[in-house]
Amino acid sequence: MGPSPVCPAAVSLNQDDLKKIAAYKAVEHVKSGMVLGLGTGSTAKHAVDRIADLLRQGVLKDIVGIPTSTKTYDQAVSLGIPLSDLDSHPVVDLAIDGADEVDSGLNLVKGRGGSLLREKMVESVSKKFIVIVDESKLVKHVGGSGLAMPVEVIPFCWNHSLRRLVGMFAYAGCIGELRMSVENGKPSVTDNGNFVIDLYFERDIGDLNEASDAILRLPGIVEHGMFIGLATSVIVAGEEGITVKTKVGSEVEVDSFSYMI
Ligand SMILES: O=C(CO)[C@H](O)[C@H](O)COP(=O)(O)O
Repeated sequence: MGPSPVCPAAVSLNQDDLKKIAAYKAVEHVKSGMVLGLGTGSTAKHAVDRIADLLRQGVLKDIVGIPTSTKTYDQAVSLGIPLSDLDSHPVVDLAIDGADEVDSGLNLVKGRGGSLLREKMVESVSKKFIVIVDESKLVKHVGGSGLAMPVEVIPFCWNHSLRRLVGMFAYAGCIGELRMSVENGKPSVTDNGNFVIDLYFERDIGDLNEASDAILRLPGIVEHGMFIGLATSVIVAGEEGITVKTKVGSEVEVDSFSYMI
């Protein structure tokens, strides 16, 4: 496939450079003929651009993309990437997407871009799911960045859902707020016509599967942004080099590569 066009040695890298490095590294795993889950966000956007470049160059052929948001759909259409959906392609060979948080067990928080439901639908049926992040996304435990853990809720009585969520996680010092659109000051609406409640935790929420089950049992909740056990590997781009974390059974293997000219 040839060398990655990003050659960062001896230059100072900003966060977007790191996102691009992780994205390009992940795209090295794309093979002709694959059904690909196309993620959403500023990191995943680089992967989609790179896939389109390789299709244009004839390096990749017969790719079918399954976009995880209308934004990614629009990007992929504008770049000429052939697209389909889970109705026609229920099994995805490889999904590549960013994340907001990654813990040491490769559990994630996703959805600060609001696309968590479609992302989870696509990534949960992917044989391989490669997560691409810069090193700022690494956390000790899910919810540990102090930033939002999004929950998609139906608009009906969203305030009631918010109170139930916050009450459920009172032990973790949880506060919650309805996500508002910066464009119009109204509640932010997902691609699925729902609202997003952002939860913030002061303390560790404990067992993730228990927390997940409890959230999903609440009527009015559509999905949450914890992606537990879905990532098969995570590519982390840092100032010094790339770290690839791969699930092998219940263990995580770590390989590090420094940038070289
Ligand atoms: O989950 C997501 C969107 O719903 C994104 O993957 C996540 O927010 C990371 O975004 P970025 O790559 O822009 O940092």
